[in-house]
Amino acid sequence: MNGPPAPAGKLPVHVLTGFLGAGKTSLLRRLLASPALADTAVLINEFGEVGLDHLLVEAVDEDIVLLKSGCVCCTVRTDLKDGLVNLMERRRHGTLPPFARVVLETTGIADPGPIVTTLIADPMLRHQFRLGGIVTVVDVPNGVGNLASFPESLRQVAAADRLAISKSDLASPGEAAMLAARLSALNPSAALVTLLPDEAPDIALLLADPADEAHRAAEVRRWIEAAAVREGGWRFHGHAAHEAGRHGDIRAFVIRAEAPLAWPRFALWLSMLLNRHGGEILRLKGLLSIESIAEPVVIQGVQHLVHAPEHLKAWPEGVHGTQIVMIARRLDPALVQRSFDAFVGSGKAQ
Ligand SMILES: Nc1nc2c(ncn2[C@@H]2O[C@H](COP(=O)(O)OP(=O)(O)OP(=O)(O)O)[C@@H](O)[C@H]2O)c(=O)[nH]1
Repeated sequence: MNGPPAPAGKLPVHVLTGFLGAGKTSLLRRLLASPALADTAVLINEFGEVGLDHLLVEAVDEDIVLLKSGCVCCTVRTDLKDGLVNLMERRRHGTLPPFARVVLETTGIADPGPIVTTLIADPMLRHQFRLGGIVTVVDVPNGVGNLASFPESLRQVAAADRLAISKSDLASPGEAAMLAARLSALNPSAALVTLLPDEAPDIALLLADPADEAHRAAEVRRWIEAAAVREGGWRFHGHAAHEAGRHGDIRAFVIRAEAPLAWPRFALWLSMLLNRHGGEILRLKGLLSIESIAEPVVIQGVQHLVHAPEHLKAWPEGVHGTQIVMIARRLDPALVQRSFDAFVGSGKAQ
């Protein structure tokens, strides 16, 4: 099996999502104040009017504005693809300043799945762009309620690489801690960052790029450590079982295998699983040990879509064997384990 082509030349598109009013635009505005992010194009995917006045300096045309930071901002009221193609065209023709990355701020009720699918699977886009990180903003006052009431909020949290907790200044430390616990139970593999009103947000929220080898190795290590810490919670005994029910039966679980996997069998199993249950699998991250390949292979997926596998240069210290973290709705971990055992080997769902 070969890894994906080098991402050089493709522009990363970072997705910034979060429920209505969670604080996406506020975070973006604060991030873009950093000179390190000046060469950023911003796509805002909104329904209806867009309140960009606070960001605006100069209107380039009716859809595109130049922000104070020098970033370009484009409001996409039609289609994500049109917006991205349009940005690239203008960059090529020199009517927009060159930019090194795109940040897409989604609507508050967006399901990130189709956005990710468009970015990765569209034949035109995938030659020019690649998916960067997915950052989801969740606010303390409303976060727990939104997760209980709106499936979109759950999907946004499940898809995240990084979860940013906003508005902790508007709630008690206890409420903030409760939200943090809820978020790490739902998506143990995402890094959790609390935004502080008086401190500039860390630009790594956007710049920590999954295509960077050192970053990827650190991320993998974190998922695995999170898996070890959260394993009790993931079985949903006691309190966790109660929480799982309140989250529309979303569960995170791990499949492990000690022996190296035969890639063709694994790939067949995964495509069958996603074909049958892709709608229920919100997020999938795995570190695979593959026969005849010394280095570990990383796979990542959001719903039906799995990114091209990537090779790490070495196994993270103390980590060995296949470990696949899945966040899924109404999917019995025992069923997944049985099918994994039958098709791939003697993996064990934890
Ligand atoms: N106190 C406080 N207010 C915040 C914080 N973050 C955002 N806000 C306020 O919350 C409101 C909504 O913030 P936005 O950044 O517009 O949220 P959004 O997620 O972009 O909103 P939509 O695009 O409408 O979904 C604004 O009035 C912000 O000033 C925070 O950390 N603390």
